[in-house]
Amino acid sequence: MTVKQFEMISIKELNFSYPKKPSLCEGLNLQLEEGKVIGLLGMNGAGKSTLMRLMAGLLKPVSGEVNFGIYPTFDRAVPFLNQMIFVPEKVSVPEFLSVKEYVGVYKDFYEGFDLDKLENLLVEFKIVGDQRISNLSFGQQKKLQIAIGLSTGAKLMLFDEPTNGLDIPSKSTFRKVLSGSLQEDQTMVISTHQVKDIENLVDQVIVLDEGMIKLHADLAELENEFVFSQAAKAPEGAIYVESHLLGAQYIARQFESVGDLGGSPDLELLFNAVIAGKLTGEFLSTQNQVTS
Ligand SMILES: Nc1ncnc2c1ncn2[C@@H]1O[C@H](COP(=O)(O)OP(=O)(O)OP(=O)(O)O)[C@@H](O)[C@H]1O
Repeated sequence: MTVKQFEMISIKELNFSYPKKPSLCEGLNLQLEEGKVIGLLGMNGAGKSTLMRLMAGLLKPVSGEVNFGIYPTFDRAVPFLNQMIFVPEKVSVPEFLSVKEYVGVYKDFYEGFDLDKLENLLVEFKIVGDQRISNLSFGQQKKLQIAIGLSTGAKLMLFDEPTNGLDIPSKSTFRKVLSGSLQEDQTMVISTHQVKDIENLVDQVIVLDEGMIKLHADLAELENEFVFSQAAKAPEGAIYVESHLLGAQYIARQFESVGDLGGSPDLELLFNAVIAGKLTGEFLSTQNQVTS
């Protein structure tokens, strides 16, 4: 018998378009398992935010399914909503409230809300809790929303471009607070086109292009199958090469890398290879499947 890891999000044969707009995706299928931090990558307009909003139940599929466990997300059933947090790219926080009052709304809604964690995160982000939200800058409001999101204990965390609008120290604070902050039954999807911001943070990447999932991969699995490296000259048979003044950055299959073990996947190189159509498909580990 094969016991699969719990499927947090299951998207089947999804078709979606905005009213009076051409189709954004047709027949899209995607399964997200629990316990993963997933980078959702794509160029401007690829549909990352739209896919996130479909997962959050804010948009209705034209046809097909987007489910969280047994719940179609667009039904916005309470057992789904209090297991999910969506932090949009442009946060909209009610300015008439104080930080404490705003936090109270989330604390009451999410059963597993961790107030101690939130207080620590606010210290990390240098946000004082007893002030009015109208006193916070846009970047500070975004950090407040991120801190709240991480403290909800929600099983599904959808963060759309979380690092956009953050200053450089806050980006590294974001990286610091995120690494190791997730429990095994939580899944986080982070959409971005700034791949450097999520390097070494994510377990999986999804590359969305022209409404299609061009790549869905565990980074560990990619590392097993491919070498990401640089050299004066790329090896014969490298599947993707970027030439630079001092040599070449390349992706090669393990058996063609002539002893070069390479390093962990360079997300920018990976992204470019996917967009160029040189590395596409599904590379998912089977280690989460228990066979008895
Ligand atoms: N509310 C809307 N109404 C109509 N069209 C929309 C709406 N929101 C997005 N679109 C269109 O859908 C497409 C995908 O947009 P989306 O915001 O999902 O892409 P994205 O990958 O998140 O882009 P970016 O990286 O620039 O944020 C774009 O062509 C956009 O113009």
